[in-house]
Formats: sequence, structure tokens, C-alpha cells
Amino acid sequence: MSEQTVQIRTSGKVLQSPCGPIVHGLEDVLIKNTTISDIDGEKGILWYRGYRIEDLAKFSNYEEVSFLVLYGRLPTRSELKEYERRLKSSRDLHPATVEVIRALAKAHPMFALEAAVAAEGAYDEDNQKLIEALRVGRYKAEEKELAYRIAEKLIAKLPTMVAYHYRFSKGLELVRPRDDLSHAANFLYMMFGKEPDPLAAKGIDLYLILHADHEVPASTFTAHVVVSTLSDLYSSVAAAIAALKGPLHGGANEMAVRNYLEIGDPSKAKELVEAATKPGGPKLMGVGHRVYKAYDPRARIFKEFSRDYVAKFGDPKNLFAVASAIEHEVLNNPYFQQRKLYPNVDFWSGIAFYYMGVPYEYFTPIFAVSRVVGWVAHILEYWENNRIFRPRACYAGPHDLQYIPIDQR
Ligand SMILES: CC(=O)SCCNC(=O)CCNC(=O)[C@H](O)C(C)(C)COP(=O)(O)OP(=O)(O)OC[C@H]1O[C@@H](n2cnc3c(N)ncnc32)[C@H](O)[C@@H]1OP(=O)(O)O
Ligand SMILES: O=C([O-])CC(=O)C(=O)O
Repeated sequence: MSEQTVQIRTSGKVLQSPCGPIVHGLEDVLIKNTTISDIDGEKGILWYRGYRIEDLAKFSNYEEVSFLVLYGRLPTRSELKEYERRLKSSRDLHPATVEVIRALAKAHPMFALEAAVAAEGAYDEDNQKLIEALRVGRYKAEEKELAYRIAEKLIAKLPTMVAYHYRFSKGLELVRPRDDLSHAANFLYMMFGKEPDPLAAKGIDLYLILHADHEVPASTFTAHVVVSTLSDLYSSVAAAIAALKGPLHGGANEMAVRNYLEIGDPSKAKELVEAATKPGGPKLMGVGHRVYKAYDPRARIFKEFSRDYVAKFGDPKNLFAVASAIEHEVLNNPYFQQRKLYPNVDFWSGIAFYYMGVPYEYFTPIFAVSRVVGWVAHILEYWENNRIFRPRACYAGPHDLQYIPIDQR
């Protein structure tokens, strides 16, 4: 590959190579224009479609926020009602998908979710129609309508997939979705088979609002890479789930709570935090962010909710107390201060879930239940001006080696 002359906007880590600079981890590399969400990483501000996350958390709910993220504006009352009706009528899964989830009942739910989304896509007739249209290069009004319908189906079905996996994993009867409950309340109802406590339903709703979109993190970028080949929405969402699963991304919410449980005592927080400052030491889960060089605004909101939740239901495993002690150490430790590492969205999010009875393996799947709207909104935005992603790598090995037959090596 020849030397690059393109100017790349980056303040991040650049590796030198014989072919030119390599922007390690694509830090600050712009991949497209977007109107979906924006982050001010220095000030710690997040907007969805121009609305501050704090306002949406206070005044809205997931149904309205997901409409906003997908369609670009707040719905009217009748539009919202119709959108909710469509979501509720799409909650059921294809029988083949249910079988896939059952077969993976003992696996981590993120594996099951990936497989379930792919299975649902294989059987969705709208998806097959869209695949056929894309095959001949057609993406006009009719196909866009199909794509939005599929997007809504994905939003509607992910909660059912996660709840069904939980029921299978416990050997319990499935609880069919109820169309008189909100997205958040129905999710808890399908998991536990009873109407949820209102504060628990509010907590899930708040979490879903706060995770709906975040510009182009690893999972959303993965979704772009997949659809840029004109692969389908379900496959792209399955791939995004695979990327979300890792502990450097969405998987950190599970890991953070597992740390709090392992420590169990706020007096041990300093030890854990100091271990993370040692060269080669374990990273502190739920801390640090590629874009935020300030406190993550979502973490601030969810910390308040977690405080309210433990005030009502108690903190018998010391999760809130341990997390508070870790936060205190992080904010006062020069290692974290110099690198501008603050608690991120995954730091506080699992505490209330744990006390609602949600096992920690389900924290990242619930992230996906929310983020699916961000993924599909970005996919549809990218398809308006699609080009296949195909970067280059600088080859650093030898050329033209002489092939030696196996018995002469
Ligand atoms: C929803 C989400 O995805 S939010 C992120 C969830 N992930 C986590 O919480 C996992 C822990 N955090 C991390 O691993 C990182 O902060 C990431 C992956 C989020 C961001 O990574 P990057 O932008 O690549 O930052 P990078 O790894 O270059 O870190 C910069 C410096 O801070 C250090 N650092 C970053 N995060 C942490 C951490 N959690 N604990 C200890 N040190 C850390 C790095 O070791 C590096 O130090 P150095 O400059 O001495 O080498
Ligand atoms: O933006 C990121 O890199 C990760 C993140 O916080 C998210 O996806 O919500």
C-alpha cells in the first residue's frame, strides 16, 4: 500500500508503519455524517436527535425515545399510539427462533441472542423480500418501508428473546408477551411471570432510554460494516450483538457487578482500583471511555436511580456501597485523573438489575434490547448513501518466499 496523503482528524494514538500512519482503533476517524446522536466528550453531554439525554430521561419513555431515534422527531400522540400498537403486535417470535433459544438454554444469553436474531431473520418474509430487492440493487420507497417495518420488528422482538432465554435457562414455562403493558413492564413480566414493581419497571425504562444510541461505538460500527455489503438488517444486528458482548464494550456492565460481588466490602475498593493502575493489571470495568473525557452523563443519571432503588429495597450485597467506594477511589487517584478516566454507563447500571432478580448474565442482553434501535437507525441512515467498508492494512511480512515441499522442511 502506498503512502497516505489523506489528512486524518485524530487526537488519538497513531502507530507508525512503512505505509504511513495507522490510526490505532480508528480513534476519532469519521465514518459518515449523522443526525441520530451527538456526544460532547469533554463536557460529558449526550443528545439524541438534538434532545438532551437528561430531558428524555425525565420526561419521556422508551417507546417515545425509540420512535425519536428511528424516525428523527418526537411523535404526535396518535403516531405514538400507532407505533406502540405495531410494536406490541410484533412481540411474538417465529417457532424456529424459540427452538434456537431453547437449544441454547444453558449458554450465555448473548450467544443465544445472536443466534435468535439470525434465526428470526431467516424466517421473516419481509426480510427475504428486502434481500431479493437489494440483490438487484433496488432500494426505493417500497424497500425503505420494508426496512423500517423490519427495524420495528427487531425492536419489538429482542425483549421476548431475552426473556424466553431466561425462562428456558431456569426450566420455567414461557410467559407470552402481554399487549397491555409497556415495553419495559412487559419485559419484566415475561421474565418473571408477574407484573413488576413500578420502580423496577421505571428502572428498566430509564435504562432503555439511556442506552438507545451512542453515535458509532464498536457494535454500531460493526452493524455498518455488515450492511455496507448489502447484507440484511437481522444479520447486521446479530453481528452488532457479537461486538457488544465483549468486556471492553457492553459486556462491562456484567463484569462491573461481578467485581462488586467478589469484593463484597467497600474497604477493599482501594486494592481493586490500585491493581488496575499497575502495568498489565486488570482494567477496571465500568471505567474509562473512548469519547468521554468527563463523567458519562448516563452514569450520572443511573447512579441517582440506583441510589433511589437501594433506598427503597436495601443494599444487602453492598453493591451500591462498594461501587460508591470504587468511584471515590477512582476520582481521587492520580492515575485515573491524569488519563481522564471516569465511571462510564456500565459502572452503575447493573446494581438495580441485580436487586430486581435479573442475573448478571442478562445485563448485556438488556443493553442490546435498548441499543437495537440505535443500530437499526444507523443502518437505515447509512443505506441512504451506502458504500462498502474496505480499509487497508500495511503488510509487514516477507514476499516471494520459495515454497518448500513438506518432507523437506
Ligand atoms: C458501553 C461501553 O462500551 S462503555 C465502555 C465499557 N468498557 C469498560 O468499562 C472496560 C474498561 N475500560 C476500558 O477498557 C477502556 O477505557 C475503553 C475500552 C472503554 C476505552 O479504551 P481506549 O479509548 O482505547 O483507551 P486506552 O485503552 O487507550 O486507555 C488510555 C489509557 O488509560 C488506561 N485505561 C483505560 N481504561 C482503563 C481502566 N478501565 N482501568 C485502568 N486503566 C485504564 C489505559 O491503560 C491507557 O493507559 P496508558 O496511556 O498508560 O497506556
Ligand atoms: O461509545 C462507546 O464507545 C461505548 C458506549 O458508551 C456505548 O456504546 O454506549
